[in-house]
Amino acid sequence: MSHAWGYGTQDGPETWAESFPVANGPRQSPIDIVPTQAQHDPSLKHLKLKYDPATAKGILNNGHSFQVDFTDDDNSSTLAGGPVTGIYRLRQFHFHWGSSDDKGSEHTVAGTKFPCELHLVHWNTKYPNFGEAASKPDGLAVVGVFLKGRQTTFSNFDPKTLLPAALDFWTYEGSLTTPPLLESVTWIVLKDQVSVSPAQMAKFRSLLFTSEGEAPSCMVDNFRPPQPLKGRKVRASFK
Ligand SMILES: Cc1ccc(O)c(S)c1
Ligand SMILES: [Zn+2]
Repeated sequence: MSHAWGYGTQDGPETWAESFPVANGPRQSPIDIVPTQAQHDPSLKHLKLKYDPATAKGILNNGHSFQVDFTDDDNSSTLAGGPVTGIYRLRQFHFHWGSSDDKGSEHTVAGTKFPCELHLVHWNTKYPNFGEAASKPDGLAVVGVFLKGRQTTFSNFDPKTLLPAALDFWTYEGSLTTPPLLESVTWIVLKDQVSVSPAQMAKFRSLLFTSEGEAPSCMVDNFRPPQPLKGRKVRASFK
């Protein structure tokens, strides 16, 4: 059974259930976040993010997005607090974006789409490694950040430079948004957006899905549409 998947008409999100039946599971991501239906949970702790730029290992185009990988053999770059228990280590960050600024994010907010969404992927250190954690219901925590159009600069690969000043968030139990769509993610979607410049969006859209020697296909619209909530509650860390 081919596990080749993509975002085209022949291999896109509507076909993923053929190879990955969990695509129709009870805790799939992304979702449409409806702020008026998200309940403030005062028991949610502040998000504690500690990132050491020295753990940035490299950047690669993986054929579905581009991602920056981090060394994760110690607790130099971690997430704690918020909705999670224990310490989660930063593994990688990547983005999902559209072919134009009217779409691109995976999560939406009361139907509003953003041009781009950053995912900072962390794994639970109660498990020995990322691969083990990715198959456990509390194995991963992904911080989602919406990017909106405006002039800005990226400094070095310190992920904190990609975050908004306020870390107010919505949280819910979900999944990877790409195959294998594992239902192992505690989602932490920040309410405030960060800016991205048109030049940066153009750079994203100049990346290719295809390898050298293949007919070039621009890497755009690499987002999965919102999935059914199926009774899940979305909690807010703010009033
Ligand atoms: C681990 C992982 C890989 C790809 C993704 O889009 C997400 S959201 C998480
Ligand atoms: Zn993602």
